[in-house]
Amino acid sequence: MKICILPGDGIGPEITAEAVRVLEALDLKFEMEEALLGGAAVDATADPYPEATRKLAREADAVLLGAVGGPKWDTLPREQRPERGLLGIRKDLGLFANLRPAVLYPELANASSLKPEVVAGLDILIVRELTGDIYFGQPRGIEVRDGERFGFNTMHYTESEIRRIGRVAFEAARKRNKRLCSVDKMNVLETTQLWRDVMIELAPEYPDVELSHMLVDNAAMQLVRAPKQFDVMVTGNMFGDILSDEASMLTGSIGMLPSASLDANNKGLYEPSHGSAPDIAGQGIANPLATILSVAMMLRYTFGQENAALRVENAVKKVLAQGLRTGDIFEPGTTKVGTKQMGDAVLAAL
Ligand SMILES: NC(=O)C1=CN([C@@H]2O[C@H](COP(=O)(O)OP(=O)(O)OC[C@H]3O[C@@H](n4cnc5c(N)ncnc54)[C@H](O)[C@@H]3O)[C@@H](O)[C@H]2O)C=CC1
Ligand SMILES: CC(C)CC(=O)C(=O)O
Ligand SMILES: [Mg+2]
Repeated sequence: MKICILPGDGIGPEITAEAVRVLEALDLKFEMEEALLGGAAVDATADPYPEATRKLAREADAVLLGAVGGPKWDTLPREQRPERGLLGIRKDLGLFANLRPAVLYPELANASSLKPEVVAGLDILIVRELTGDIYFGQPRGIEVRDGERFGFNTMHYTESEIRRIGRVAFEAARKRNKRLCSVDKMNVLETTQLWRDVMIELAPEYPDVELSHMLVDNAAMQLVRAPKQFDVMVTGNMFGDILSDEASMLTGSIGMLPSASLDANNKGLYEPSHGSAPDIAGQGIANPLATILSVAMMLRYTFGQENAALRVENAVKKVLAQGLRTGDIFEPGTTKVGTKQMGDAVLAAL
């Protein structure tokens, strides 16, 4: 069982170190090997997804990623930016299904951006398509046209891309509360008219799942009005990126939201849903729990180790019940800890 570790940039190395300690403590005989992705890779090789990383990531059963990016690289030509490395590895490994569970731990009810009574018991799964949409569409660029700069991107989906992510979402809903909300912008965008049409065509294969549709602007509003109406949400790459950051705050912090990015065979890349948080990097204060909870998803989805996954999730519950909080989820009456202390506490709870 081989895991490729990609610490990345900013807080990436700090949070990944704690997640690796958790993996080691499980005593499951994982073979782990580290490689470069993102800005760290650009600095060393001028390539955000170097060949050595590609080789290791392809060989491994799973990949654990911290985060990539930061202001240091924002002025580089686009092909050399850290984010291209992330998009590159997702596409290269065929990781089209991004699962982002937004679960409120009861201890964090007061840390949520919403009133405790609105979020109590919240458990939503956002299924985001990850290798298509406007993030990958060609043509793209900034050119001078008619004497002024012209920026353009292309949004597109094939019906097979929509069908395969739709199936992942229907299957997930089937294992949960059997409600699936497909989020699109079919009133304006043809790409998402096709998205809606394909979801409707799939529905008869899943008669036990109740399918509904919502326009993305309304979905953004409903998530903060009455989030518990949702069970599983399925949407495209860009809408899912935005809605999952929004949903994270219902759980108290983006530092709590893990993710799994899976191919058709459950090979996966596991990473927190947040970015490299340059504003707090190097201070030892980032919340490592989203990354540690991503390890639990790795154990569950790629390695089929349900008991180990539950052990990790229960350890996280235990440290929250002990009142330990990094700054992003801190509230009066709890104990503020740093990244490493939080990792220590999870290890002790394991
Ligand atoms: N998967 C990835 O590698 C992603 C990379 N990025 C990149 O990260 C860089 C920064 O992006 P931002 O827009 O600032 O988003 P961000 O998610 O890195 O940070 C947004 C805010 O959340 C806070 N935050 C994030 N993670 C946290 C954690 N674990 N503990 C405590 N606080 C946390 C940050 O301090 C910041 O105030 C950019 O270069 C962006 O492209 C952004 C999102 C995902
Ligand atoms: C480079 C971005 C697409 C990363 C991001 O924001 C995400 O995957 O959530
Ligand atoms: Mg994002």
